[in-house]
Amino acid sequence: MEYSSEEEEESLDSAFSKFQTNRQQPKKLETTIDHSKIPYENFRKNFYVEVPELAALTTEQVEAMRFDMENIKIRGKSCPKPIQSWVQAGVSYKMLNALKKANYEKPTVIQAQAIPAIMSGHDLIGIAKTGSGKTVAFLLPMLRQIMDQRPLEDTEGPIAVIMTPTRELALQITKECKKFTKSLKLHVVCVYGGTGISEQIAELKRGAEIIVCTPGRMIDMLTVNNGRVTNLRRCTYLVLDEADRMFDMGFEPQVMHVINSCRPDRQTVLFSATFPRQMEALARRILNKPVEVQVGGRSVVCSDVKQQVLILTEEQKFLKLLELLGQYQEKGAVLVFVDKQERADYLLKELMDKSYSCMALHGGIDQYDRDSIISDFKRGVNQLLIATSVAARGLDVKNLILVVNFNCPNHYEDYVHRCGRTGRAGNKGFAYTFITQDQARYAGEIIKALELSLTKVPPDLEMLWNQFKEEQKAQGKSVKSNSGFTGRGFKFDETEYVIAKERKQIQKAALGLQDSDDDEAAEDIDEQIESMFNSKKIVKDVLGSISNATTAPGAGVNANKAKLDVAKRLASKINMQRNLGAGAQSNKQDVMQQAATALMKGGVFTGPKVSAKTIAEQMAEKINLKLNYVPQEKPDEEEDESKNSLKRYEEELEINDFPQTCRWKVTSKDTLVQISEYSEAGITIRGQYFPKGKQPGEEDRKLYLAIEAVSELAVQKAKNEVTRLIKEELIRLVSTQNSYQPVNKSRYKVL
Ligand SMILES: Nc1ncnc2c1ncn2[C@@H]1O[C@H](COP(=O)(O)OP(=O)(O)OP(=O)(O)O)[C@@H](O)[C@H]1O
Repeated sequence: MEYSSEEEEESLDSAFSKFQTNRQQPKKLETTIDHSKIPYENFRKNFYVEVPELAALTTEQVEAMRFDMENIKIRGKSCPKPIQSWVQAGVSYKMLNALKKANYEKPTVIQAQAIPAIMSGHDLIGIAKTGSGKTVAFLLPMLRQIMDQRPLEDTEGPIAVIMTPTRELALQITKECKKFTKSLKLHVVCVYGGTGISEQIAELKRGAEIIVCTPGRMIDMLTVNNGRVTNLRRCTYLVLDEADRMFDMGFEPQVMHVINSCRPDRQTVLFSATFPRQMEALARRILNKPVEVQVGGRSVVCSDVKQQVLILTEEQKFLKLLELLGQYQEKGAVLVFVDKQERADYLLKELMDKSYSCMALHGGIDQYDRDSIISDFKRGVNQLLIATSVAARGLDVKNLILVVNFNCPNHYEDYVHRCGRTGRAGNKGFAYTFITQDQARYAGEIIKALELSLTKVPPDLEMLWNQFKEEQKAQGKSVKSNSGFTGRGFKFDETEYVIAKERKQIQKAALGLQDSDDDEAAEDIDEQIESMFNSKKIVKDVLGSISNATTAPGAGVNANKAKLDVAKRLASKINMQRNLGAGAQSNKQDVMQQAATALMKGGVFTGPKVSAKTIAEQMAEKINLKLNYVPQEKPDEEEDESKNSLKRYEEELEINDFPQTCRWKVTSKDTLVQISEYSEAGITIRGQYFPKGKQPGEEDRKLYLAIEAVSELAVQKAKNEVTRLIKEELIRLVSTQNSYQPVNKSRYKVL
């Protein structure tokens, strides 16, 4: 990922010391554009006209249809019904021809639901498994919108911007886009780092309706030559592809800069195969009342990928790889993932020694070579590729039959995306993951991935994970359920780790902790913020009693929510098994409620007395087992208690001692309204500000935020958002006084 201008590349060391010594001469990345002063032209977002055959469908029929279509889930208001054919999308004759030429007979599931939703003007969050055709889902509505607008004039920038985390993905999307733009006489330019900037500038100057870009180079393009190369004043359609990856590792400032350069009433769509819930709040700040379309599980390995996990010693791994190559190489392309650049080069040599023709791909390879390696791999010139996770996202190779995780991925999402390089567009694929005894800490994430994709967990893997948990427990350390590590920050490879670490140093500086010897204490910015909050938790029984909160925030609520989701899925499945028609809504509701109640109470669902009963029981048991869900002892008592009490959860967060802009940020009216809407918690500003050195009297309190809600989860959601905003502001404070993304040219290069 290239987040820095070629011209501005500098070493982290020098950037960091510049920050420490040069705070008085800030180098500003201009982030605020006063959109109210720009006379934007009106534009149209809503093009969708529902065809009569769809209009005639009842709500029940649509529900059944969505269920049939890999159980599409919708959040948000007035989402149109899924379409069944391209014609129903109302695309032009030229587009139909292009779709036919690409052999896209009918819309895939995500396309069927996302296209009408976007075409009716909604902002959208689209979550669907790897290889499910998300690219076309955002391209088609984009082209419709562009074609509706007047042509570009000389100095005008693009009408649509597609932002992606990696250069490879940007190139791939550009290629997909060109399948359609040719006949429409539109121009698309791919703007990405690592290659000469001048050709891209020249292309942009010739005019392009569409820019596909990585964030860093896009910022360069917006700032170079005092903004004369391009601008986003005409941009009405913005796509964030693999959005979660872009927001990770603190790259939000770059992405946000591009986003904030677009007009506020643009249409924004955001797609990924994985979208952790923690990112939701951030997404909702960028999108305007989005509809969320989720196909299948939220972040799961595609069911067309057969997953295998093998516990091996380091020595056994290479032999196993050779065995797998013997088995699969003849059937198609093979992608082997490793953790480090050196390991990729080493394995390349070893395999070549064994007469395998193969290539290596990683961040240390020159961009020009990387492009040709990928192109050869896609065209089948080379059928075996050894890569770091640079190739984990988006890479679409038609006949890729096997993925081998030679080194176990260290992050859940990385595992899902790596496996997703195979089993694409309805084809079957295989993914093998090698894990060593020393990597037991990663087993939890892999188990979670297997479970969520309903794949049997090998007993030895389960054992490895249990042993690890026991060991940690014996050492007094806690291990999060199914997770051996924090989940903060993906790692493409070692170099990214170094960058993430150095970034942390900058974050420490933001908190004024750079001189601290106590590295442990300063390790985690979130912990620092948490300690500054000096948080107080209160649980009020609205009927009277007040007690201090003792439970972990959100724990019970999360568990119940998960159970409810399982119950919902279970109930829908049962209904389908029973083949209920449109008139059976009440009956369906019944099953839903029974399943939900049974699961929430901890019992086994004993559903309708038809054959579905057995199916339901078996599924509920299976899911309980997979969720490791132990039925509770006294469900009835608990229910009684909940009837008699109404709890209110409160948490107070002291914000007095954060820098002024942080305080402003989390106390602004707009922010508070947004957090409240998103979290469903009430937030009030209390106390008063005391400057450094002044202490409040006995009756006074330092400035704090009081969060109140009827659930712990709501309080926690609001608190997370406050923390995130403060953190973002602290980092911004430093980065606006620095180069925004220092990269050390001589030591390493990030993708
Ligand atoms: N309607 C369609 N019919 C048949 N094939 C399609 C259709 N739409 C897209 N494809 C093909 O499906 C493959 C996967 O599409 P795409 O790369 O858009 O998936 P994706 O969901 O973005 O995957 P990832 O999450 O891994 O990036 C591509 O080869 C694409 O050409």
